[in-house]
Amino acid sequence: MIRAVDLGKRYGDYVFRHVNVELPERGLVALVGPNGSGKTTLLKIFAMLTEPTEGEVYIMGTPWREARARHRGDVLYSHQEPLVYSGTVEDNLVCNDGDVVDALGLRPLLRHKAKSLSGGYKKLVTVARVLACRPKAALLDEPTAYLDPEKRRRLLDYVAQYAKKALVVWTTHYPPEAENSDALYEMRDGALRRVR
Ligand SMILES: Nc1ncnc2c1ncn2[C@@H]1O[C@H](COP(=O)(O)OP(=O)(O)OP(=O)(O)O)[C@@H](O)[C@H]1O
Repeated sequence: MIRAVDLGKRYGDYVFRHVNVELPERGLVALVGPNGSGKTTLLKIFAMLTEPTEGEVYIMGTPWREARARHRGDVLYSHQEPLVYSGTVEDNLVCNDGDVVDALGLRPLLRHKAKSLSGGYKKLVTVARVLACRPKAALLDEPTAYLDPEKRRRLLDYVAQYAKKALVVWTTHYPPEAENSDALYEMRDGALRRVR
């Protein structure tokens, strides 16, 4: 689904280099690593939002530049920070998918103003906006941050189900949460390594 070959990114200094990875069409892939190690940068490159400095990324077999036009809606990134737009929660869910709304407990909030929600609910809307569009690859940046334990569990249960039909890559600072993922990668000291 997503393949990186000798991928590197720098802003002045290199964030990472020589990243080689192949992510499957389906499955739950967790990405951990210290603050500033480059997890967000990697996800944004995969989502075609940030340009690689060197190497190549293939999205469904198509090189990054061409994929940007052809596969944009197939790979969607959900921001680390809670990010909602003006209007109601329903307005924020550009793709209307009842399953995700119910699974994440958002139905009672559909008519609420998104900007006036608490941080945790804003974060749920941020993640739901991506999942509701049913991308072939959902790249979720710290999706469980800001959430209470019950909502973390609900979200992870939903995401695990979703990952039976699509690729989900997600980042977390809580390695125990990543235990149920099919694969675990760590970004550290400018390199990506598969842990299991
Ligand atoms: N647009 C940018 N311009 C300059 N430097 C950037 C930019 N985006 C990210 N960086 C730098 O790239 C490095 C990696 O940042 P990134 O956000 O990818 O790390 P991260 O692993 O997601 O961190 P965290 O766990 O804190 O979210 C950092 O040193 C950051 O300052």
